[in-house]
Amino acid sequence: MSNSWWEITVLCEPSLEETVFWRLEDFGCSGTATAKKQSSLEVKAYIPEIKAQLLDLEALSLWLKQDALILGFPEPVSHWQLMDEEDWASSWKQHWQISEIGDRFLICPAWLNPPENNQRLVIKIDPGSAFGTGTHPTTQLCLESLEMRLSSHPEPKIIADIGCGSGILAIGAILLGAKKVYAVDTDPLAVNATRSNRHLNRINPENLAINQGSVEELLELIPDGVDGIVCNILAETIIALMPEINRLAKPTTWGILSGILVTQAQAVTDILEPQGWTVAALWKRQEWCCLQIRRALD
Ligand SMILES: C[S@@+](CC[C@H](N)C(=O)[O-])C[C@H]1O[C@@H](n2cnc3c(N)ncnc32)[C@H](O)[C@@H]1O
Repeated sequence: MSNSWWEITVLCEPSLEETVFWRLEDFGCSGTATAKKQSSLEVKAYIPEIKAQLLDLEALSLWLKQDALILGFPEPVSHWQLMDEEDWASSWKQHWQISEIGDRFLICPAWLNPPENNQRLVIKIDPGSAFGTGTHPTTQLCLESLEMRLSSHPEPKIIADIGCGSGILAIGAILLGAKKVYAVDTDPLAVNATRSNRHLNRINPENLAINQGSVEELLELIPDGVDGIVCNILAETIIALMPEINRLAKPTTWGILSGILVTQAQAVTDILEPQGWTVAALWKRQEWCCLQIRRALD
């Protein structure tokens, strides 16, 4: 049953939506969808069976209860069931629709077609089991930041996408005119998903290099450094990767960092500044934020 998926259903107080979303994303779920059920909210999320054992699911249910307790809400009710790949795909597909991000992008699930009058840059995505459908605030903030950065500085750029997931940011950067993107992810499922999405979006492999790994691999591939870095991973991972990211940066390199909770923004900024970075802008959505950084001028 290597291709089975857990469908996790959480019935909770509507005010807990963000907390439940955060828990599920943090747990590793790649798709979440909500529906109102009378006065409650039903949140569904999916994770490959190989990524979660029964004990993990039980722990998740306890965390959700603990979150509700701390926030003073009734306990959510969680249950889960295994579905085969086909059922998962059709269940997930029912919930995921075409969406606009920023002023330029249209995110289109692989099985749908963009509207005929569409003027936007279309990113076709089949996320497989990787993170990056465009529904998460951090992905949206990164795409919007890339749009701002690359629209105002359109000259060809070499960009690194660290933690590429489905490849959504790497593909977005190419569509905005980046000359070459190097995408890496430690998860082989993400690497496969990015490869499929490169093909789906008809992107020349010469423009989008995809490798399993992290910044160390990028340093070998691009010893001269990059013009831009986009990295949507968790704050703790970004902080740990910064010494290597610094080696990837030239004096003019800019960065877009997300996966950072608003409450962690100050801690990340405090780490960045002594390492020669300036936080040029901070964008928030829900409880998440995105930092636009550049090398500090002496
Ligand atoms: C939140 S997802 C971001 C996916 C996509 N870039 C987006 O913005 O939607 C983070 C990704 O980083 C990967 N990752 C986690 N730690 C990593 C590391 N140290 N180096 C590279 N990738 C990592 C995970 O496997 C996951 O695919």
